[in-house]
Amino acid sequence: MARGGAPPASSSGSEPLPRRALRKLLLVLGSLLMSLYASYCLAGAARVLARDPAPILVEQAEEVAGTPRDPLMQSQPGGEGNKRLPQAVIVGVKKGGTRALLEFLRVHPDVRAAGAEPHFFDRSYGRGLAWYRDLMPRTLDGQITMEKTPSYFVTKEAPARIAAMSKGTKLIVVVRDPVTRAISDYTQTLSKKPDIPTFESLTFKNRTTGLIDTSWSAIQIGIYAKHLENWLLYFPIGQILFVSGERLISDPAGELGRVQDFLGLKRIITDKHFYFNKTKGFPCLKKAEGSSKPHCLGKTKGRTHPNIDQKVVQRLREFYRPFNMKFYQMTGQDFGWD
Ligand SMILES: Nc1ncnc2c1ncn2[C@@H]1O[C@H](COP(=O)(O)OS(=O)(=O)O)[C@@H](OP(=O)(O)O)[C@H]1O
Repeated sequence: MARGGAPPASSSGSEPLPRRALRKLLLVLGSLLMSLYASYCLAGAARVLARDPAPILVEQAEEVAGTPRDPLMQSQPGGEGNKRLPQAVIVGVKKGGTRALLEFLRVHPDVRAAGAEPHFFDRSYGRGLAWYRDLMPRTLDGQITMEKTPSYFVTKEAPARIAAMSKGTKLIVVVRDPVTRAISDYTQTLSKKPDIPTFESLTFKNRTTGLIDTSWSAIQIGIYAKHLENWLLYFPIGQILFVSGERLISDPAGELGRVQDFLGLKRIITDKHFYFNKTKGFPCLKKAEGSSKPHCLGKTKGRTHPNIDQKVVQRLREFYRPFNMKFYQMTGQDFGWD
């Protein structure tokens, strides 16, 4: 009898035929299960690799983001449109009014934005551009993909990394009086940690001499001219739009007009889209994106600030003045903070 064929009833002497046949059957079933399990594991590994690919080297990134043949630009199965890397990013500043700007911009039919802050260029760069792109909403041709992460503005590596993704990325910075911004920043921290020292004591290295503690992030972030210098090493000034956080509140439609022009969008968002909500004390949308209901920003936007010693406020104004002047000069805009 050939190998592998059914053995004669007496070939092993003692074992009866049904038991041996059963053993063979179990062996065959066992190896079948093993190979099924192995292929399942291999497929799993492939899925993990596809979800979390190796980080893309900075040198490769520009090529990756800009080439149409690039897999990052290819369409995604299931769903309308494609996920694309953002063509415009709101890079700052923290507490400047970045959420208000993004919420207002989303009303535009040609703007689609990531909801949460991706923090890719500061915290998650190692995950690679494919990971970043996956956080983006799908867009149709002609629509702009956007995101906002205010901490990018003060992240040393962010300008080079964004330029490596695409040198053509449009950047938007919402700026606000650095003194009010610092108090707003402090108010946010206080809401999470009520036991922190007073704003006044954190402001100074030495209160008697009036020496400001520039290492405190609430103070540091407001030195806009210094941070901007870092961006200008990688982007021309014309590729950065500076939005006034104050005017975003007093005249949202006016600021949105400038933003739409900068992004090359038709001016669709106008004063008809806003109303002033007296209870909130801020402009709100008559209709939010994808809804017919009025929409104000949440409770964490527009908090009541604690009263700060006016002498400390004055000292901070003096401290920021030269930096503000430099910033006006660099941007060609007077924000009227002095
Ligand atoms: N329309 C509207 N509604 C509510 N709040 C508005 C609006 N426009 C601008 N602002 C101001 O936005 C400030 C918060 O800024 P950000 O969204 O950039 O903050 S964050 O960095 O994302 O935490 C927030 O700061 P605080 O007032 O200190 O809370 C607001 O002053």
